[in-house]
Amino acid sequence: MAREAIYQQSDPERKSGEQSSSAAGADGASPHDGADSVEGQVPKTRPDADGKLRPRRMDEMVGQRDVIERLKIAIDAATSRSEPLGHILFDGPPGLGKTTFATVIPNEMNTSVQMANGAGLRAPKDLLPYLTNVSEGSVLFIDEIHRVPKAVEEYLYTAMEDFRIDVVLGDGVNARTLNLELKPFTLIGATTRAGMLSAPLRDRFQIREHLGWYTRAELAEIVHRNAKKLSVVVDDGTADMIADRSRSTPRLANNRLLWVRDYAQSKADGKFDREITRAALDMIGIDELGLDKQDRNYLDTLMRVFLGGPAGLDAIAHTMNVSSDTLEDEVEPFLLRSELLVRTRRGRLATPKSYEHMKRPMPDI
Ligand SMILES: Nc1ncnc2c1ncn2[C@@H]1O[C@H](COP(=O)(O)OP(=O)(O)OP(=O)(O)O)[C@@H](O)[C@H]1O
Ligand SMILES: [Mg+2]
Repeated sequence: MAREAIYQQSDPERKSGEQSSSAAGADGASPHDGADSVEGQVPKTRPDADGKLRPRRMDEMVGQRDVIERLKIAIDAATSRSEPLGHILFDGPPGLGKTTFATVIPNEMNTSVQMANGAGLRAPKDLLPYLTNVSEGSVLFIDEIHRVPKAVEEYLYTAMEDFRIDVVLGDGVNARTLNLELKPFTLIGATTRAGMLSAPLRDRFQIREHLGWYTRAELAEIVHRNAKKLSVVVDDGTADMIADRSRSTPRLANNRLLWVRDYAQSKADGKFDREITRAALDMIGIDELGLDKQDRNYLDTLMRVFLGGPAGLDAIAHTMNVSSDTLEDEVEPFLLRSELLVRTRRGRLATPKSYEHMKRPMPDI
């Protein structure tokens, strides 16, 4: 298949769906970690607080022990051979640490990182500034790598495998191809949808790691560590309560902690215990299983409009006026894991447990 050329002229129209970040030790917040979250979704941690709470070294990270152990071995081996680390792909649901790993690894290797977003790399030329900027052993992080279009992806193949790209200079009869050598670098890709990655791209990552949900104890530890960073005192019971209501997700634990801190500051001189925490989380609609308004809205729609199902994802999404991607990525994984929902071939089905949780009678069938 003929490849589209990368043209060398710069494009002043280049949109900034991506972001270049400077050397190790930079804040490391991903470009989409700010306020622009999907409609109806719990907002990602505020960028200022996010920078403060995000671990900077592997040892500050909680959980994911197996992943950390394997990465440490790979980093040790690459460092002792003075070679760049092999390309790494992280996949897993949002808020579990993909971007955190991508910022911690360059810190561990004492190298710099550039941050791009797959959605921002719309044409091969969008890759060029990143690839020509890589220094020996540095990291290029492409978040949401499943959104990289095919034409751009094909340039990544030679860049990843042979550390070179072919640049076309000029056009028409004057066009000539320049074979550009790149410094050996490490590509770190992150995706919430590994299944959408093509096999050739997936296979070019030497290391592939799936990030799984966090336990209650791990989340409680994250709450304790971050409370310290925020200079607030949190007792064990309170940390457990925040952990229980955080859907096994560090980002949500951080969001909950930040909200409870704000609430306590305004209502209780900054001090908080289980009672204050419960009141603060009730106020934003987070219940004792950690479900938020959107989760309950999903279950309510499924029970009220579709009589508990089976109902198709698109039909539920249309009724709720939310994209089906959002439901599939942000809402369903935790409902499925919590046994509040099952996916059958005929559609989504509410479980007896979810009727009990929503305090609704099971329909007679
Ligand atoms: N293992 C961990 N230990 C401590 N804190 C963590 C860990 N993983 C994630 N966090 C916290 O959770 C926040 C969200 O994590 P991160 O941004 O890395 O998620 P992500 O997987 O990149 O999500 P998305 O798919 O939405 O981009 C981080 O800012 C960090 O504070
Ligand atoms: Mg991320």
